[in-house]
Amino acid sequence: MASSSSKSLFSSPHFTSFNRSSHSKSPLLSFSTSSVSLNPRPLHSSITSSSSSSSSSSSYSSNRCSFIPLRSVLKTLESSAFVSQNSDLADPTSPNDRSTILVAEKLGEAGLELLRSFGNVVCAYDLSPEELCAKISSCDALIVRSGTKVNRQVFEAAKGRLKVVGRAGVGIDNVDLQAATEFGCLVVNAPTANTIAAAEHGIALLTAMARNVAQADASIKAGKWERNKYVGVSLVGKTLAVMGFGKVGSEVARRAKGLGMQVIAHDPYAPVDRARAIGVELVSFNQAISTADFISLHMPLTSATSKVFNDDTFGLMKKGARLINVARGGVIDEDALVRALDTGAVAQAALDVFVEEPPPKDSKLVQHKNVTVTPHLGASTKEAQEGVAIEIAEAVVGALNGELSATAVNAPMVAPEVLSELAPYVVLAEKLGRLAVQLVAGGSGIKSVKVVYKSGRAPDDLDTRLLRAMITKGIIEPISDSHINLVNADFTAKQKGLRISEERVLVDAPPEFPVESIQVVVSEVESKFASAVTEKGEVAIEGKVKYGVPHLRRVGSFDVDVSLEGNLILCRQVDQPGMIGRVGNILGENNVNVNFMSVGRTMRRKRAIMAIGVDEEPNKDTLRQIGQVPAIEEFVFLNL
Ligand SMILES: NC(=O)C1=CN([C@@H]2O[C@H](COP(=O)(O)OP(=O)(O)OC[C@H]3O[C@@H](n4cnc5c(N)ncnc54)[C@H](O)[C@@H]3O)[C@@H](O)[C@H]2O)C=CC1
Ligand SMILES: O=C(O)C(=O)COP(=O)(O)O
Repeated sequence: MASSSSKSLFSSPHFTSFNRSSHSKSPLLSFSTSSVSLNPRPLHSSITSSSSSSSSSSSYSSNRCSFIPLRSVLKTLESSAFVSQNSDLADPTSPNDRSTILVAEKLGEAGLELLRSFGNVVCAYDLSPEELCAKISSCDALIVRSGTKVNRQVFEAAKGRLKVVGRAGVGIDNVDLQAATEFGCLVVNAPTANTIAAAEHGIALLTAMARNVAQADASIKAGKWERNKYVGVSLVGKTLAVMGFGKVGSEVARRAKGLGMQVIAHDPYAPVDRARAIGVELVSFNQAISTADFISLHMPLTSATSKVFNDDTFGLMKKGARLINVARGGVIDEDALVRALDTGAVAQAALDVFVEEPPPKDSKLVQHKNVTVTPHLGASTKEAQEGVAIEIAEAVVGALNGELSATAVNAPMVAPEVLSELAPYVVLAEKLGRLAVQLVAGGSGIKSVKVVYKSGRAPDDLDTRLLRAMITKGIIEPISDSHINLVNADFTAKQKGLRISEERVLVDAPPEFPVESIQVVVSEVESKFASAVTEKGEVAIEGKVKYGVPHLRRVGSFDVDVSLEGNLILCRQVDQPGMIGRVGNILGENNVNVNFMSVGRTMRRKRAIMAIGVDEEPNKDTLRQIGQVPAIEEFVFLNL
């Protein structure tokens, strides 16, 4: 929870709490104490006065529910570009001026009903790209699943009328978020309602694969009776490795334990206590794949997970391991999987998702005799589709009403004047988040982050919500496929079990600048770079904006002064002459351009930290050479 010096919002009369109720017909965000909608019109008239507080600190606990200062909500709403851009939205109570919602893929009836109670609903499935573009200019909202490409042409064709795109599911890779943001269109998704369906499908594929159900079914329908050919393997006592221990992965683990399997999991960012509660041991990637009989994939597709299952990793697996993929096709190198199946390195695979969907008809992978396939059916149960339909309908209706959406996935909605003042601090906040997550050793997982804002402004005059959102973005985005913004940051942090507390400290600094410095402190973790750990055992970094440019000022107990641009190498070394030259030479010889260097030391000729900004990412060999310089005690490369 919050630091001892922080005052909890639960107890503070200065703040009002709000909860998100995802399956009720109430607004997506409502004040729990006063049931006030966040719709800007009723908000002003309904709020009861709140007493002021002189507290100089506040805290936010994303593990319990979302809390933001009431004043910030008002400010945000008043200044929200989204709200002001949409102030001409159709009034749902006026029958002649109802919003038009195009539903382009099959959606559960309960969701359709909710939409019909609000606006005109047009269901048009299997539209060609041209047909979609032709229809979209008369629509205020569009709802799709994974089968419709909502690309730039769609936003262009909408001619500014389209205000929200709803993705009835988790993955938003079929929506061009950049274009949506550029055209001022909010994108919302439904991240929770299909979790169980996807987990159940993973188990269905696991059991069907182990007993050759699909192959035996095809055989008997072809008039054969091949009892000896389809002898399966048992699950009880076998080890299942769950790769990605998030919403779906943990539900798969729970179910596999019920089948008598030993379950291990790999997820660099999953909280150990969540795994422990289910009786699952979190292990390294190599340990997971080399010890498991069955490997089930549940991680998002990110640059870190793209083709993470390839010739090398198949080579590390226990011979004859079996693979299940209900996540995304792109986490597997499909050609490498065909090779592994041919050699028997992988005995069988069961796949719901493919790099290209639908896969080519002559796909060797799909046609392989040891592969069981389904056409992206993970979310396709009646129950999940009803749940997803309600979740997305509520989100779309809420967005059309101008409410803040907890499942928004694109641009923050802040007035240009607020944004321009905060702009450099926003960049600093995100970079500090990115640095913090990279300094934490993978396995330990980040659960608790404290952010300390030092400012010359009275704490109540500092709206830190955007900064907190950007720190959250910096921490979460490098390790997931979540897209974080002002609206969804707290929601996503809560989903990921990340607790963020904030403390505002009044310092003697010019009040014309909103923030003097920002410190990010991560507790209860191990660091990849021991020097980033303070005497209190916390990973701590501090930055400030200098001449409009974000700078790193402190790492652990060391003062540094480097601009946060490009990439960063941090080295701890014995403080002796020639170090800058030696490391600089290695980088130069390997064609890595150094854009700055700064050395901070604790005591002369004892120990120092060298921060080196580099334009390019050094290759492994260059990093190895730096590591071999005798006076360098430890170093880390950080991607900004
Ligand atoms: N086949 C289908 O119809 C469906 C597929 N999905 C897919 O399943 C996947 C998981 O979905 P959720 O559980 O809802 O998401 P989630 O965000 O709750 O869980 C993903 C987990 O993967 C972990 N992770 C991130 N990088 C990792 C890495 N390099 N190695 C191991 N773990 C890593 C994250 O820490 C997180 O715990 C997503 O790719 C989603 O698109 C989800 C629903 C239906
Ligand atoms: O929710 C997801 O990420 C899914 O993969 C489900 O996709 P679908 O809605 O069934 O097209």
